[in-house]
Amino acid sequence: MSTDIKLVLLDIEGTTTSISFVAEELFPYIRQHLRFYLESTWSTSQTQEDLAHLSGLSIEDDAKGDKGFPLFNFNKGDGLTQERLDDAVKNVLSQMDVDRKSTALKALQGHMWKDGYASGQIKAHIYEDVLPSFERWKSKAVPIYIYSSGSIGAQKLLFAHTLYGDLSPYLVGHYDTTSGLKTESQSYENILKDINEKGREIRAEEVLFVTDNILEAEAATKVGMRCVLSVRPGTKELPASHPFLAVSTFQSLPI
Ligand SMILES: CSCCC(=O)C(=O)COP(=O)(O)O
Ligand SMILES: [Mg+2]
Repeated sequence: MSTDIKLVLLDIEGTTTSISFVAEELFPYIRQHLRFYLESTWSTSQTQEDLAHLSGLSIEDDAKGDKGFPLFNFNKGDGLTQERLDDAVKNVLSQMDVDRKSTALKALQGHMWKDGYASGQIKAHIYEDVLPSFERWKSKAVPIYIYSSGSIGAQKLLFAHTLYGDLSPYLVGHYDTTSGLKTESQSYENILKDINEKGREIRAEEVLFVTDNILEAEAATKVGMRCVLSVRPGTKELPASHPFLAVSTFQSLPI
């Protein structure tokens, strides 16, 4: 890699953190607590906001013939009824059944995980090769950013409550699907623009993006970022031939 790498952008699931932690701890936590959470927080502004975004999304997506999931009609201020609660639960679980990365779903999940982390019930998995790399990049003054489909709130909770303690101090910034879907090149342009607007002059070629998803790597490569694929237990099998360096540990990364 010719130009020096001056910034590292990291995916979470399948990269810093195991797929099994997300699939076997984070998502089951949502399924287990969803009904009670919605019922007990229904009238709060946060849940009203979440429900409005979720319902708006389903109508829009169904109109586009996207992967259908039960429509539910909700307007802010709608009181709790059994039918509305059932519809909301069905909508959320149907989205999770197909691992939709909708911003509305991820926002609700992030709000719910807060209690799980605060109570100590959830401790986030981080691969053992990640913290030494964080230390290495810190010593080289290479800033670390996160780009995950998980909401920024969920990302911050995860890194603040890991098996290695609070790793938040290593992270300079966070991006999620409010910057765009991770498989769209425009999202990486948006992220680069935001980083530069916040005073850090960075060109795409100076960014190393590490992800387990080859479609994300292809999207980031299109805007000039340098991408390495993360191969961890449970990550999708890669095509027989592809242009990327693939690593099973951060120690094999080019910085
Ligand atoms: C931030 S923890 C929740 C992870 C999540 O919901 C998700 O979809 C992770 O996707 P990623 O883009 O990090 O592979
Ligand atoms: Mg991932």
